[in-house]
Amino acid sequence: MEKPKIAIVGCGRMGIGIAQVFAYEGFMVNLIDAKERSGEEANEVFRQAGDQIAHHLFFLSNLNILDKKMIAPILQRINFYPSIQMDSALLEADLVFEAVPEVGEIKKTILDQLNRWTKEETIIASTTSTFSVNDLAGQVLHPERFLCTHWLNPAYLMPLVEVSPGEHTSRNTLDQIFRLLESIGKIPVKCNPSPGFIVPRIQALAMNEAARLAEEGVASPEDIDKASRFGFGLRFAVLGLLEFIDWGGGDILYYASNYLKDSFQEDRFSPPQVVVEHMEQGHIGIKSGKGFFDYSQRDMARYQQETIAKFVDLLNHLGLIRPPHQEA
Ligand SMILES: NC(=O)C1=CN([C@@H]2O[C@H](COP(=O)(O)OP(=O)(O)OC[C@H]3O[C@@H](n4cnc5c(N)ncnc54)[C@H](O)[C@@H]3O)[C@@H](O)[C@H]2O)C=CC1
Ligand SMILES: O=C(O)[C@@H](O)C(=O)[C@H](O)[C@@H](O)CO
Repeated sequence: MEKPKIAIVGCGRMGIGIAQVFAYEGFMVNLIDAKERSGEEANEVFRQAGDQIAHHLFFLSNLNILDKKMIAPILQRINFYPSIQMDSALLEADLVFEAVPEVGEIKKTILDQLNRWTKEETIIASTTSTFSVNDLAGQVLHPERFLCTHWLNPAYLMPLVEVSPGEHTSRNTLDQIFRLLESIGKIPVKCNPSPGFIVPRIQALAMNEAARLAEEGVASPEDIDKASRFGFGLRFAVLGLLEFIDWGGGDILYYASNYLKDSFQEDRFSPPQVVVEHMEQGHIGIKSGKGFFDYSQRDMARYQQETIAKFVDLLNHLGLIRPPHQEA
């Protein structure tokens, strides 16, 4: 796909964000309001969407990310269509993002319309944040052109897009989406069919646990969030979760999980089978040379120094590194 014509169905938070990303990168975008409404209501939806995108762009230009002169051309690349004109808005599209609410019935209705109005080879990508691709693929004619692309919010800033092909998705569809996302500066990862992909599944547990801590009065909401920002979250910008298990030690995770499971009498803290097996095999991370990753061939001193240096850069940027005490 040279420069595919993009259509987005759903004019809410994600639809608007994805439209902004592609228009910013020079693509023509048809942004379609999927909901049937009066002409007046639809115009109000478009006015708000345009205002929101303009607001994001002015914000970025105030931070010197782009010149204000670029804003009008970006906005002009987005054409708004009410739902009654969905057919003409989809006719020429090479790639359509479905971005309607996370409600099975609504997704089904819109996918039916996409079957009707798109070319047979038009790629259809759902932006669902939790539905497994297999639960949606059955609604799509020619499912070899269908997959899920889970963008994170705000789409115009978050680099990650989780791409989940179903059992019928063609290799060509997957490759085209990966190439396209990389070409616009996003970082795609592939996820096999599974509810919640990677990030929503991890963060559902983390967010619910934070809510439970507040509910149980273990700490104040302010302190729970301070702990998530300055402790939990910070290091994961430079270390992946599995890498972090290897750094800290799979044995520590194993012991901690069992202690938490016994203390709370809750299975949700049980270590998964892979952590138990790593423990039995002695693959407990950096200190044993192997865990989720193999460190045996790596220059460990260099790898660890580079990782810590990135972390120090981040802390420095956030004003969280202090100079040493100086004698007067
Ligand atoms: N909000 C978030 O942080 C994220 C959401 N997602 C996913 O993106 C998709 C869209 O979510 P949002 O943009 O947040 O939703 P939203 O509620 O902001 O926008 C949904 C759009 O669909 C329209 N709509 C509502 N009812 C409809 C109906 N019956 N028929 C057709 N259109 C209807 C709304 O008017 C709106 O234009 C969902 O699948 C969601 O799970 C993915 C990542 C992050
Ligand atoms: O990470 C994101 O931006 C999104 O996936 C969400 O916040 C989701 O809506 C999800 O994780 C539901 O909590």
